[in-house]
Amino acid sequence: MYTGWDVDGRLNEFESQFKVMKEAFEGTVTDRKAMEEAIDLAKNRASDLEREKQRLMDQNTQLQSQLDQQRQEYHSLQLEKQSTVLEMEAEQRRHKYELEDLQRERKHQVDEVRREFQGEVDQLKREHREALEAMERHYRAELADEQSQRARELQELRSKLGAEQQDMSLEMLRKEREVQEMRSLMEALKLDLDREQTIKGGLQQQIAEMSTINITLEERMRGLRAKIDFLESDSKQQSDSFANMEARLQEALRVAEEAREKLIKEETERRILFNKYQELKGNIRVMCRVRPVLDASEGDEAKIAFPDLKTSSQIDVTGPEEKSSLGTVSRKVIPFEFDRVFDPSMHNEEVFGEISQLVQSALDGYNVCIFCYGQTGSGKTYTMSSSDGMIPRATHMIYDTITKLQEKSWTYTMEGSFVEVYNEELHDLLTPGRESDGRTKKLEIRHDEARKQTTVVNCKTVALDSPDKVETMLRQAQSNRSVAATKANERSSRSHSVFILKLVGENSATNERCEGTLNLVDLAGSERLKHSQAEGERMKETQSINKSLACLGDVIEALGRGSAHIPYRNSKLTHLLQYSLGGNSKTLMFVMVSPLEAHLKETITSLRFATKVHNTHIGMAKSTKKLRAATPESGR
Ligand SMILES: Nc1ncnc2c1ncn2[C@@H]1O[C@H](COP(=O)(O)OP(=O)(O)OP(=O)(O)O)[C@@H](O)[C@H]1O
Repeated sequence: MYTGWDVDGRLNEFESQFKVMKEAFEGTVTDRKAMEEAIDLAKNRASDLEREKQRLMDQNTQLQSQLDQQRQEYHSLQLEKQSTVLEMEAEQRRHKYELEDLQRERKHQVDEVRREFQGEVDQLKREHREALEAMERHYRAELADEQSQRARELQELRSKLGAEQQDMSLEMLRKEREVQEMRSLMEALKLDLDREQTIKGGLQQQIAEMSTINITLEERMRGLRAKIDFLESDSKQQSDSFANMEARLQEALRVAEEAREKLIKEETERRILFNKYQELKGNIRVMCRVRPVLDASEGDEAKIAFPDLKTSSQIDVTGPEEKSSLGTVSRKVIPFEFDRVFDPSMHNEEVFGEISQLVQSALDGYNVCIFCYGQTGSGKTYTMSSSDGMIPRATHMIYDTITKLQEKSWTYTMEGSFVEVYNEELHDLLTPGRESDGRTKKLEIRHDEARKQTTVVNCKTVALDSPDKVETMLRQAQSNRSVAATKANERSSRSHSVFILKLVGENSATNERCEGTLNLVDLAGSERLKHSQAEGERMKETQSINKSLACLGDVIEALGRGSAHIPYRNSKLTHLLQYSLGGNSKTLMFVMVSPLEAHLKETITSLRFATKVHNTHIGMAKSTKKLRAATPESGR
């Protein structure tokens, strides 16, 4: 430490302070410089910033001006758009006015055309009216002429009719007399037949007695011969007695031969009388059979009555409900009459009893046709081909008869064939559909006009020389038919089957020959299917069935009318049966009826068809029986 008077120390201190201060000053100057530099720098930056601000402001101004410009542009565009809209509206208005003008113009034109046409139409109407009036006047005049002419003709016809009526009444009286005569002839023939049958019985008895006598005589002759041998001595008396016995024996043999000849003659006469009697009964007969209800599940039973038990020829069916115009509901009873009606209690045996005479006629040389007609399930097959049906019964009867006829010098051959008509094509039921080489057999119908016989070419024919053969044949036909049935779904009810039995008889004693055919026909179900239900194959079947049944009706009708042309060729069935329908034949139609209410409509249709057939009268049948010498050689 120094005192106040220490100048050097104080100077030194001053000097050091000065130095410090100087250094501080120099530091301050440096700082100031630095600060000034910083200020300059800041100033520079401020001016830079100012410039930047200025630039940004300029840029802003520029953008503002751009924005203004765009706004202006937008505004001008807006204006432009407005003007375009206005222009378009103006255009639209212009179009609308044009359109209205056009419409007015068109309307005007249409009105003008309409006015023109109206004028023309009025003119035409006037002309037509005038023409019509002229025509009316003309026709009135013609009508008046015609009327007066017709009145004259009517007058003439009336007087002609009066004369014809008179002739007709005379003719009717004559016919009645003829019918009366025929009836008495028939009665006489019936009596003759009864008488002949009694005679025949007597003769048969006589012949039996004669054969017994014959046997006794032969035995006695043998005894006598033994005696003769024994009586070797041979006295005159003995030889006389022997000669006497020989003469008596010869006489007995002669009587026996005479009786046999008489019997043969009687048989020929019986045939003639029997067939005359059949002819008088008419050659087309219709019988009706109603099958029983099989069980309760079949449904309600229709109201069917059999009013006349004595004649068994009537059937009354209560028809469906009918509503009158007043709204009352009623059911009509429809009566039908046939040659015979079989009620549900009747058996095949009784039915056969009625047709056995026709089977006899086939043996006598007639062509016979027995049909079964009716809807599916009405009993056609049951009646025709069941084990005790008409086919087996007919063949058994034929065997029995031809065996008996042998003692009257008749020998018969019997041949059977069985065909089916399906979709208007013939098929052989005795040979399967195809031959060994795979081809189907084409059956062909050939007619022999002279012999009135039909042959089916390519169809198997079986010689029926024993009853077993018939049964085998029926079984074979049934199996061939059922093969087809599985393929074509119950085909049996949609095809017609025809059993053809040819019978050829020859009599060695009288030199007679006869050739008859028995056709037993099981027709397809007669129900008419509604067209809406039938399609394709079913439609074809339905059309074929309807066609062939209609053709059968047409043929019978044409025969009844005595038409010159009979349309046999319109269906395969009538073509096949040509010689068994018509002049040289006897026809029987069974109409089969179902007892069920559900089948009532079809039942009535079937009975009406059968009535039409029943009202038909076909001319006399003729037997093909001839003396052999006069028969052309039949190369069967
Ligand atoms: N009289 C009858 N007595 C007893 N049963 C019968 C009689 N008739 C028919 N039937 C029976 O009624 C049914 C129908 O008969 P069936 O087959 O014979 O008719 P259908 O008319 O031949 O028919 P489809 O046209 O289908 O061949 C069978 O079961 C048959 O046994």
